[in-house]
Amino acid sequence: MATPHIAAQPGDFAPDVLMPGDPLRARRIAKVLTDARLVTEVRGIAGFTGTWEGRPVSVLASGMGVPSISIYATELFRFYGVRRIVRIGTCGGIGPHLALGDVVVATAAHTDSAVTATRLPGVHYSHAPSFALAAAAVQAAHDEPGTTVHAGAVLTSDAFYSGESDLLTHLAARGTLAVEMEAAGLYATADVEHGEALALMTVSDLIGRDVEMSAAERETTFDRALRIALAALAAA
Ligand SMILES: O=P(O)(O)O[C@H]1O[C@H](CO)[C@@H](O)[C@H]1O
Ligand SMILES: O=c1cc[nH]c(=O)[nH]1
Repeated sequence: MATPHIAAQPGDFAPDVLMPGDPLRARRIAKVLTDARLVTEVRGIAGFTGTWEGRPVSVLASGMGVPSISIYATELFRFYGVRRIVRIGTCGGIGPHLALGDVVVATAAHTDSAVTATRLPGVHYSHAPSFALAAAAVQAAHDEPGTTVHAGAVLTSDAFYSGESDLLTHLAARGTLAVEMEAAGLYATADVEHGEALALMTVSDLIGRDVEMSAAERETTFDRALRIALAALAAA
């Protein structure tokens, strides 16, 4: 069995999938899992299945942007029996109280992406995660020493380089925490496919404040986000 973007056999994926944006991070996660085996490698997007503390878990990268994560999430939910996907990514902080390395649990995702709007004309769709996964992730983040966690809305943008715009200022004034590029697509796909999803991001830069993480800081904080995601999947 194969789909256009995944070449795995039925049963190759666990019901729970971790989804970083970056394929290299997927390989890094696979090294943390026990007995991880390669199950797909189409377009260099390697997927692995192993166990963590005795529970089966898979990992597959999403690539960047709503169209890309929508493709992988749809194929996993629809054809491979996947039930829950947790995105582990990075985001740019826009809320004034956010700091580098903080963890953002996206309890809502505004978006400028046309993907949902074109499917449901006239509706301003609410992109929301699984409540159980979001609550479990907030708890797991509280249990991680030295971690500041924020639960709230993010902007899922189609544009990484958004140019001159007051949009982020207006969103921050309305409590939006951060900007990234996939959460709304994942949440909309989970709704269509009757799955569960969560986007959990680490703040890697502070937009407008010209501050960003070093490579070493990214790795340390990424490991922490991975522990939080795995603990949330085990608890929810
Ligand atoms: O760190 P990841 O998961 O790739 O996420 C963020 O980084 C990419 C942009 O550099 C976008 O995909 C954005 O959502
Ligand atoms: O989409 C993203 C991700 C991380 N940082 C940003 O500024 N934007």
